[in-house]
Amino acid sequence: MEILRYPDRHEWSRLTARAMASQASQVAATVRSIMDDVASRGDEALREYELRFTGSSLSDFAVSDEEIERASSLLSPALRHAIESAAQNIADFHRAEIPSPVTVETQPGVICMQRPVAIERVGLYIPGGNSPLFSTVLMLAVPAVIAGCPYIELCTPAGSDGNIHLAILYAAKVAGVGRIFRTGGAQAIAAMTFGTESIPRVDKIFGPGNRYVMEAKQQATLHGCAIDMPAGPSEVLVIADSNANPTFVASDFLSQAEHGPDSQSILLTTSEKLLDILPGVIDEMLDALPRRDMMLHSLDHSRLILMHDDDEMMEFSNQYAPEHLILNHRDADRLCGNVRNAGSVFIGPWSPESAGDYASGTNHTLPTSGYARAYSGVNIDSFMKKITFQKLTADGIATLAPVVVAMAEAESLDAHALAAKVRTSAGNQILQ
Ligand SMILES: NC(=O)c1ccc[n+]([C@@H]2O[C@H](COP(=O)([O-])OP(=O)(O)OC[C@H]3O[C@@H](n4cnc5c(N)ncnc54)[C@H](O)[C@@H]3O)[C@@H](O)[C@H]2O)c1
Ligand SMILES: N[C@H](CO)Cc1c[nH]c[nH+]1
Ligand SMILES: [Zn+2]
Repeated sequence: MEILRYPDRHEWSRLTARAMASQASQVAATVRSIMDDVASRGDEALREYELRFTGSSLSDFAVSDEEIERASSLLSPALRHAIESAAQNIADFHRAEIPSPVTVETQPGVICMQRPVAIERVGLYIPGGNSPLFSTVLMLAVPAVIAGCPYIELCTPAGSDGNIHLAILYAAKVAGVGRIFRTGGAQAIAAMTFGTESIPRVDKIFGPGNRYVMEAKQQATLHGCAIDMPAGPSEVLVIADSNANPTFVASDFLSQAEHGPDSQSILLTTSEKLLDILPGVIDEMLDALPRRDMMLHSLDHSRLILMHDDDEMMEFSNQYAPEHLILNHRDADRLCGNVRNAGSVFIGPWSPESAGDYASGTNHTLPTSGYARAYSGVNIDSFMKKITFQKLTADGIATLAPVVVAMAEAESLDAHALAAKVRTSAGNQILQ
């Protein structure tokens, strides 16, 4: 963990860079060869990659209805209840996001409309390398169902025994996923992009994953498949003042470090005292956590930084564009007004990021690696297209035609002009 005091601004570009950037071209090459292989050899290639990466020998990729039913009966009532309550909050929040149709008569007789229409075939990726993220099933499938997507498939890596975690299957059942396939990593993204004998191709792929999954999704876009956004290794930036409870801050800092070795946590504070105390609190907590060894990797590229004032902390945070921003600060509500780049923001001492990761209702599939500068996290809109419609009356085109004709002729597009002219009485006369 790097500890810095008042770093100079010219250091900020290094401090806001992500750890994985250095291996990007090697990851891209590995993923390209997996994508090509799955495109040409389909299921056979998938089987080989699953054996290599998860140790599972798969005969059938599709999960049967019986397996899903069995999962429901084997899962503890307490976990079933937790999944159902989280699903309820996620559904409530995402239902409120449903966009309304738009109709505007921009001038008499010219009626323009916009209608949200669900994407027909969506593919959900559920990470399963370091932990089976069944919470992600809810984050993707609940809004997909609310948006009205008619076909929803899900891919996730199986364990070495070929089984998918019971809670993933149960969450998929609660949310209403249509089909579930056992395959993960870049090969799963390739399968959903190109289609294989067992796994149908989709129009858009959703979901987070490690660097291979994130890269594969970006390559999928070169083959005509849309994606939600680049959502890679988790990251958090905590802004804390002298008021902040060091135990709260340390636990938030560590909660993202445990996602995987590429995760990154950053603390910004104006409090020397907090900066001095925190390493000890983090170490003590770390020693009690089962994922300590993996967390040490993410802490290797994590940072505690002392800054001059609130404005400087907000500026740094906006430059970093964190996936998650926690404002553990006495003026958290005021600082919120200055957030320009972040995936999701947690306001005040009582809003741990884990609340949003699981159950408060907001979506946890969020842009990482600085993409929060331009992308939103998954939301209802992600599962919809907005199609525009228009209907002009004879009077409407008559009054709009001069504008269309002037512009079309100035672009030297005379056929465009003609299509407007022939619909006006003057144009009709010209033709006769
Ligand atoms: N941004 C978000 O919204 C968000 C949400 C949840 C999780 N996450 C992130 O998702 C990630 C999950 O990663 P994970 O690894 O646990 O699961 P994963 O399912 O994303 O990846 C596991 C798969 O990666 C492939 N793989 C592993 N090593 C490989 C290699 N050397 N070459 C090619 N392929 C390889 C294998 O197929 C393996 O089954 C974490 O980084 C976590 O932080 C992000
Ligand atoms: N923090 C992750 C998003 O980066 C989501 C998650 C799932 N389970 C726990 N956390
Ligand atoms: Zn998390």
